[in-house]
Amino acid sequence: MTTILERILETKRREVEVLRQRINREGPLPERTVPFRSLAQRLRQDERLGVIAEIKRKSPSKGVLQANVDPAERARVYEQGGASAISVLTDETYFHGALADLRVARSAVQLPVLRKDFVIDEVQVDEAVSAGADILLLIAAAMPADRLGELSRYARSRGLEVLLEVHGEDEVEAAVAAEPTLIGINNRDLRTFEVDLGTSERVLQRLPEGTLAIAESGIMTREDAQRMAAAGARGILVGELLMRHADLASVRTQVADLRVPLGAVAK
Ligand SMILES: O=C(O)c1ccccc1NCC(=O)[C@H](O)[C@H](O)COP(=O)(O)O
Repeated sequence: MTTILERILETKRREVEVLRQRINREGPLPERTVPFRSLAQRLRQDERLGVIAEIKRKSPSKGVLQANVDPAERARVYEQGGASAISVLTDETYFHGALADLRVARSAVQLPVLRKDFVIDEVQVDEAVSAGADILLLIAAAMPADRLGELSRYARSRGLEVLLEVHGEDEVEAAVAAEPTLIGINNRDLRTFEVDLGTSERVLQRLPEGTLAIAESGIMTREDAQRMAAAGARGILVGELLMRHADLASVRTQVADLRVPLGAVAK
């Protein structure tokens, strides 16, 4: 049976081909025009759990969350709530996102912005740079270890921070070898869509000391945030919880509520 990740990657291979053809026709993508913003630096200086607050209109597991979200307004409210960064889903086919959402969100705030997509090729990295992203998501399950290393180093050479996502202990070695800026642990099983916060707890034990680790997916309460902080995460990536709220005052409160103290964690 084809998994959702395999289907998404098939779509991405076609998109990469189209993008390459466009570059051949029209010339290279414009270079970045905005100064870089670092998430790693923010997290290292933070006494609280960092929150990467996500703009996600729709998802394969949950369907439509908020089709008509205003990315600028959302990003501003996330910033007011104390978010450390904004994550923007830029995939159109499965998440109804767009690179335009990333540009609009970033220009509304002072926070670093993550391009959350399924990146498998250098041209998508160039596209992220051109759009003004600060952080790029790479997914260990999406490619072999040597390719992961190549793309991670390429993205960093282009001035991006890399959030490298793993789904289990078996992907840790390849992730660490790829020298990303941050390691993300996704609690969502991409075959069943089931969420298990124990995934982060298990993987966090296997990461080298000093790794900036982000627990991703399925964080729905302050207690979940506390659990991730206690396990050693320096940040959490939160989408559904925030996107289910249309009332902006309660979104602001939700973000602030997740920023639990880190306590005596090693920096
Ligand atoms: O969210 C999905 O359904 C999904 C399905 C397949 C691949 C990726 C998917 N989500 C991307 C993410 O990693 C999440 O948007 C992110 O971690 C936030 O998760 P949540 O707080 O559970 O919305």
